[in-house]
Amino acid sequence: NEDREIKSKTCEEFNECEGRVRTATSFGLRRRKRSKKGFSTLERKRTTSPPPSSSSSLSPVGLQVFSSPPQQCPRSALSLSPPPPRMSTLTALLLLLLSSCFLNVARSDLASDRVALVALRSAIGGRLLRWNLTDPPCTWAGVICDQRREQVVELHFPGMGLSGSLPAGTIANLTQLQTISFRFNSLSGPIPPDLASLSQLRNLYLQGNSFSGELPAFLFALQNLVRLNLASNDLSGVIPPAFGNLTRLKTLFLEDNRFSGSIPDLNLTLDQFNVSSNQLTGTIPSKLSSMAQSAFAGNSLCGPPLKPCNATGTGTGSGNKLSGGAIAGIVIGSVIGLFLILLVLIILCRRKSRGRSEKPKSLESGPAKWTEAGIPQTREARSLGESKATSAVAISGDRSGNKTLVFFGKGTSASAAAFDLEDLLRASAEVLGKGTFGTTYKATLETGTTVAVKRLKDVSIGEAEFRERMREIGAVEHENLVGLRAYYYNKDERLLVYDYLPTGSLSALLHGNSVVGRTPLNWDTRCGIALGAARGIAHLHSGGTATSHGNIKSSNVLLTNSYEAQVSDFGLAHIAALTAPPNRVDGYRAPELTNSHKVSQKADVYSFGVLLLELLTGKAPTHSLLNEEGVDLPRWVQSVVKEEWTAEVFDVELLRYQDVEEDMVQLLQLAMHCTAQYPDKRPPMAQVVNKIEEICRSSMLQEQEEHSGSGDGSYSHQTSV
Ligand SMILES: Nc1ncnc2c1ncn2[C@@H]1O[C@H](COP(=O)(O)OP(=O)(O)OP(=O)(O)O)[C@@H](O)[C@H]1O
Repeated sequence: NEDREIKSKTCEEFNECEGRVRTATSFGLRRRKRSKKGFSTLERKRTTSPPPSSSSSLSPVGLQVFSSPPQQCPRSALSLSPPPPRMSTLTALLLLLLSSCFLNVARSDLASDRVALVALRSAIGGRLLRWNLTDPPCTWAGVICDQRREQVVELHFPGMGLSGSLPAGTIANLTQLQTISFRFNSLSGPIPPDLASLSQLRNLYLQGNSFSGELPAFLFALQNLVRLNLASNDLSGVIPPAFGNLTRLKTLFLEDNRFSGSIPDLNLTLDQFNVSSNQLTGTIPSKLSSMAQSAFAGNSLCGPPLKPCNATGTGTGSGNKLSGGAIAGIVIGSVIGLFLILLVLIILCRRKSRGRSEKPKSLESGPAKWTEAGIPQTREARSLGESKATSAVAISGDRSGNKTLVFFGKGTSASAAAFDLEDLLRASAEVLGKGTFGTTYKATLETGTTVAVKRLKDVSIGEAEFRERMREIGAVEHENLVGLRAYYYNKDERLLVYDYLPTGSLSALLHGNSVVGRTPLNWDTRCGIALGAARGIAHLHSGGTATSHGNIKSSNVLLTNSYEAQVSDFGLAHIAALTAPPNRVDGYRAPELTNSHKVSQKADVYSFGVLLLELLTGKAPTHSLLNEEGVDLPRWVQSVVKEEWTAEVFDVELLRYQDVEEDMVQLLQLAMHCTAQYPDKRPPMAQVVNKIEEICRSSMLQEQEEHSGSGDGSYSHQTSV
C-alpha cells in the first residue's frame, strides 16, 4: 500500500510539473524530442528508484514521464503488480546507490559528448567554431542538448566555412543526435562512416559540400531518417533501392551530384524529392510521377512528369539516337534563327514607332531626359516598352491649361514647391522599377535635387475624386512613411512625386544580386527595420478601421541612409481597388483575400507577418516555389518549427548572433502570430509595435549606446564578422 501511495504521489507531482513544462514550451519552438534512451532508462527507473521528494526537485528522470500522455501515469501506477514487502534498509541503500550511479552515467554521457565535439571541432572547424571550452557544451554555438542538458541532440553548423573530412570516432560518440546540419560548408571525403552509429538521426543536411564517393550501405540502416539532403555534392554511383528501407523518409534531395543509372522504384511516400542535374537514365517510377518536372531536369529520364518513353527507354523522338554534336547543332541553329527573326522584328517596330512619334534627334545621343511627351528616354524605359505606350501622351497641360504640380508637406527636399513641372520634365530619369500601379523613376533635376516619380497607369477615377484622394495621402506625415510630396493630374497622365530614398528597398537589400561587397543585414538593423515598418503601418491604421495599406511587401519598405524604414505606396491600393485589382504578390496576401479588390487592416497584419518572416529567414515569399521546401513562407516556417528544428529557419547571416537567439525566436513567434490563418487571431498593429519594441529593446539600447559612444554620428550596419 505504501508503495502504491508513493507511486500515485509521484504521478500527481509529475502531472503538476507537466503543466509547467507545457507552459514553458507552449510556443512549441524550443521543445526538443526526448530520446528513446531516456524512455528506456525511465522504464527501468520507475520500478526501482524512490520518488523525488518534491516537484521542484524532480530529477531529470521524473521529467521524462511527461512525454507520455498524462492519463497514462495513474494507469501505469495502478497496473503495477501487488505491492512488494516493506523495503529493508539494505534495499533502500541499494536503490540510493543505483540512482546515484544513474546520475553519474548521465554526467559521463555529456562528458563523452563534449570530448566528441572538441575532436570534431579540431578536425573540421578549428577556430571557426567559436566555443568557449570552459562553458558547458550545451551553450556552444550550434550545439543543442536535450531538455535535461545531458546529451547533445542537434548540431547546426550551416555555412560556417568548415572544411576537411570528418574523422572516424567523432560524431559517432554523439549517440543521441537527431539533427545534423553541416550544409553549405566545404566538407569533403566520403559520407562520414560515423553516421552509422546514429540510430536516432532524423534530419541530415549535408547539402552544399564536396562529399564524394558512393552512397554507403549504413545510410539505409538509419531507420528514423525523415529528411535527407545530400544535394550539391560530388556523390556518384547509383541510387540504391535500399532507400526503400527508410520508411519514415519524407524528403530526399540528391540533385546536383553525379549519380548514374536509373531511379529505383521506391515504395516510399515522399513529400519532397529532387534528383535533377545528375546523370540518371531510364524511366521515372510511377510513384514519383506527381513530382514537379524540375525535380528530374538535367538527366536523361523519361516518363511522367517528363515526356513519354520510347521503346529504348529514352524520351520519345526518332528511334535513332542523335549524337551530342547533332543535338548541339540543332540547338545553336534554332537559337540563331530565332535571334535573327527577333532582330528583324525589333528593327521593323522601331522604324515604325520612330516615324510615328517623330522623336527629336537630340534624345538619341543626349542625356536621358523626361520629354514633353512625358517619356523618360532611357534605354531601360524603352526596354520596358514604355515608349510605345506613352508616345501619344503629352504632359502639355490639360484643356484648362493646368500644367502645375500640386505640392504637399513641408521642409523636405522635394517639397515646398522647389521646382515646377517644367523642371521635372527636364530632369534626367532612370527607371527604378515597374510595379502594380505604374512605373517608378528616379528623376534628377538640374538643381541636383533627386525625387522618385511614380507614373500611374490605368487610373480611371474622376479628377475630383483623384484630387481628393491625393489630398488625403499628402496629408499623412510620419517618419516611417514615404510622404507624397506632389502630384500632377491631367486626363491622360498622372504623376506622383515622392522623396527619393537612396538606399533602395528592403527587398533589394535582402535578395538583390549578390553584388560583391553587398553588406548583409545584421540583427540590430533588421530589428530596427521591422520596428520602423511596423510603426509606419500602425500610424496608417490609427486613422480608423477603414484605413489600411493594402500592398505591404519588402519592395515597399524603403530605407534611408541610416537604414531607417519608410513604408511607401500607401493609399494607392484604394485607388487601384476602384479601377483594376492591385497585382499583389500572392506570397504576402492574406488567405481570406480571395477577392483581390479587398483590403483590410487584418490583411495588412498578415502581409507584415510575411515581411517579418522574410527578414528572419532571408527568403523571398515571391520565390516560395523555388525554396527547397516548395511551400509559401508562413507554411514553410510553421512546418519547420513544428518539426522542432527552429534554428533551421533563420537566415544564415543571423546564426552568428547567438546571444540574441531568444529575441530571434520571439520575433519569429510574433511573425507566426501575425500570419495566423484567421484574421481575428492576428494582433492589431499597435500591439505588434509594442511587441517588437519589447523584443528589440535590449539590442537596440546596446546599439544606441555604441552609437552615441562612437561620437561620429554615423550608423554602422556592418556585420561584425
Ligand atoms: N521613393 C523611392 N525611392 C527609392 N526607390 C523607390 C521609391 N519608390 C519606389 N522605389 C523603388 O522602385 C521600384 C519600383 O517601385 P514600385 O512601387 O513602382 O513597384 P513595386 O514596389 O515593385 O510594386 P508595387 O507597385 O506593387 O508596390 C521598387 O524597387 C521600389 O523599391
